[in-house]
Amino acid sequence: MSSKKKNPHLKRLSLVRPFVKRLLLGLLFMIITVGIQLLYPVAVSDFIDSLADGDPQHNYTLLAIGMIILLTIYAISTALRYYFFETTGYMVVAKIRTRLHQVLVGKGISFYDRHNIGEITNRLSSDVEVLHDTLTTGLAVALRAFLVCLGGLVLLLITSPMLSLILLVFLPVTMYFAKWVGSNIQKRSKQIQECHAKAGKVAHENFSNIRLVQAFNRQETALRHYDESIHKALDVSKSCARFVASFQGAASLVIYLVLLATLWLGALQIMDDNLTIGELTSFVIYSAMVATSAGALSDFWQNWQRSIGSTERIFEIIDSASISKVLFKELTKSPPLTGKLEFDKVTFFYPERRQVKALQNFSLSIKAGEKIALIGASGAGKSTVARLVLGFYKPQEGELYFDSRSSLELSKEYIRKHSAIVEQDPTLFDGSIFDNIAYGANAEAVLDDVKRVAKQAFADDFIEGFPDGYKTIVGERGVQLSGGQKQRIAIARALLRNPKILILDEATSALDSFSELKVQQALDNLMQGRTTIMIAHRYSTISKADRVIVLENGKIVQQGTHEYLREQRLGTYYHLMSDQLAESHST
Ligand SMILES: Nc1ncnc2c1ncn2[C@@H]1O[C@H](COP(=O)(O)OP(=O)(O)OP(=O)(O)O)[C@@H](O)[C@H]1O
Repeated sequence: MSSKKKNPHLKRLSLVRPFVKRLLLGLLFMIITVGIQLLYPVAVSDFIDSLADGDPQHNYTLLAIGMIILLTIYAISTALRYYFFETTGYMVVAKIRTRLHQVLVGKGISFYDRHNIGEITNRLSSDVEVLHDTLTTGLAVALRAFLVCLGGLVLLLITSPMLSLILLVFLPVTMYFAKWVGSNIQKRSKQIQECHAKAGKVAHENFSNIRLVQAFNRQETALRHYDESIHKALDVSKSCARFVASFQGAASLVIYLVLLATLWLGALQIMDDNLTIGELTSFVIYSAMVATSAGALSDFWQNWQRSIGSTERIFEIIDSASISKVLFKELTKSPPLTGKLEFDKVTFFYPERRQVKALQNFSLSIKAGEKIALIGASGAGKSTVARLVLGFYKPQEGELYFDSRSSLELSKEYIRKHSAIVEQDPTLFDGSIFDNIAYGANAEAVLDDVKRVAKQAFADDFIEGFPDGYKTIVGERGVQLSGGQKQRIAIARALLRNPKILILDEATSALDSFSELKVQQALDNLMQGRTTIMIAHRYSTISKADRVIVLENGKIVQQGTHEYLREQRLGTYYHLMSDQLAESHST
């Protein structure tokens, strides 16, 4: 909570806190390089003045050896400074990425209802990259510029307080101007980043739905949407570049005018014997150093402002990390759930659609091992029941009980450890069949375990039929497999989990009769001895349930055995199933 109130600049710096030791080392080498850099004009001044004076005693060899030693130290320190800052930068970025990813993976499902995946991946990539450029590399350059600027100013004052006056007037004015420019750039950059995020979102949607895009010949629409976002970003970027270009042009003019004024005043001082030629030369070198460093500082400030948007978005996610209440003991020592489940007067609406009650005063007791079929028209609330069991959402009213214990007392992880879901269109990862099945295990799975469940799921035959067997790669989302094969892999995955509560979301699309039979047999094996909630559409599945629950607008309107409901000719069940019932009578 306190982090929210923190100054955004300090908050950003807090990201480098774990790497302070490395940064201090880098800083040490930086101080050495800055020190030598500031000494350099002294040597030049000394050299010029001794030449101008025609001093025969001057030991030029010693001066040259001293300079070579110093320059060697300078070179080594520069390399080490660069190494420490640069590597720390990569480490900071890796840490932020890992943390962001960790927080995002732990986010509740409602977060993903609100956010687009393209937008989220954009945060992981480009937002973090922007932060890298300013926070580490940029900060190191700025720090160095600051030290040079500070040291240079002191040396300018020592060399000639009178000439320094010009710079002392000029610098604050420039700084103030740079601040104004910085805030202008920040506004434009926010717009640019928003356009890029939008383009990322469009690209992600096009790629993930590429089959649909091509099947409907919508490539042109897809390209147009992407081009629009990119061109908007380009327009704002160009206007930003114009603004920066004008600023840089004006700034360089002012710098050279100031230099000219310094030389002119310096010449007057030399004529009055208040300054030597060497001192004026070193003064000009220091002025150039101070001006370049001030320029680097103002560049840095512009970038820093530019990246505030990205940092805010990153912190928004990091700060919203929910602290999981998972107790290791609960997960490992607590006995498994028996599968007894109760919904007690549950009312629920989705956070994104508050006006529609997906479930209303929903009460249902399910005995351990009982098989329930949920049926109802589309949008009746069947999937919502499943999502609440898996703890994806919490009901606004009423409560869920597992083994008579309120779900509020149990962690989501514990409940999920004893539950499994077979989705309508099973999600597979782009890995091997072995990996996809083993994914269901609560602990590490070996090939024998995976083969055993694959046999029970009637999947072993077709898997062994592939040249690579269990090592066969399934492609992104399992595109290289048929619908029935994916279903059986998902069933094997669920079997490996050995859950007490099973959720089956029956596919609405029909499989061919052979695949259908295999999937049904696999499901029969999977359901044995487990509390099962089937989101069912087909007569053949519904008839396997101990009890059928009929939902309408989030309410239970009928329940009972399939035989009983079949006789209630006026009820919703009969209405929903009439086609299939007629078919079953005629066969
Ligand atoms: N993520 C969501 N955000 C907002 N509203 C949702 C969300 N998911 C479902 N809904 C709404 O909640 C209600 C119940 O939806 P649910 O998915 O439970 O229906 P369903 O019976 O499973 O339908 P189907 O058979 O078509 O899958 C519907 O009005 C639906 O529009």
